[in-house]
Amino acid sequence: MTLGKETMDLLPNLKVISTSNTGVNHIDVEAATAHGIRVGHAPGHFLSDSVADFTFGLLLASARSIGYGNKLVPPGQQVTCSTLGIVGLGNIGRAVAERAIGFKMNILYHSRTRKEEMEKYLGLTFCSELKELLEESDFVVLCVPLTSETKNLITSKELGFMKSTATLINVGRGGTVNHDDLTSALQDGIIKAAALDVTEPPVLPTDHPLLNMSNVIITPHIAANTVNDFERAYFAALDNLKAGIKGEELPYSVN
Ligand SMILES: O=CC(=O)O
Repeated sequence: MTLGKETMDLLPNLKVISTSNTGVNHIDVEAATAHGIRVGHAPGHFLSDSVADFTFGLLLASARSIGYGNKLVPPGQQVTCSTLGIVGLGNIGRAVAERAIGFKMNILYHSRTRKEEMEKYLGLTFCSELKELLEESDFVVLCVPLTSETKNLITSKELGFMKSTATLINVGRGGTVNHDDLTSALQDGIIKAAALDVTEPPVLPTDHPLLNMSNVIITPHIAANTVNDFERAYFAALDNLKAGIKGEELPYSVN
């Protein structure tokens, strides 16, 4: 649910909206700005380590069928020395890359802006076209926020560029992937597997096919759920709220 203009119209005294999330796709920031309402969030670097740790948990669990260890499964896929494609090189993308180095992975990234310094420092290869990254990667990790530009970034067309042995991992927002297309791609063997911490809708109906596929791992948007990061995010939200109520600039402002 989005906190939108209609609600803001009903609250003429509203001064500040503060979320303990990093992503603000649940708030109409443009409408808030037009209403003179300050919007604050928890900055991305607060939770990037927790999310990147979890991303590798999903990646390894999917590649090596860890959750299926007690059932008969075909041999898994080696993660060490494989190719990782990171879509979105913000705080989380960078933290994922840092972990991938330990697995001796060949690391590609695609991002709106090229980050040459980080590229050199971490030994990353920039793909100006998403297609190139999708074609080359064994594991594709989506670390992008949901915006008008990233909505349905991954549809049948993009899934079709991926290797049939590749895995899609999403730790950003579900809306960046068309879930009907993803379901078909997994059913038809267009890609091998998916590991999703976020889905669209955020809670899938109990009869959704993705929930019953052995090549899919779904977790309920918990990548950032560590005591350490929750505490930091809640304090950030509180600091934003206190500043906003006093009419001061927010320490972690969005607008
Ligand atoms: O997904 C988590 C967040 O945006 O805080």
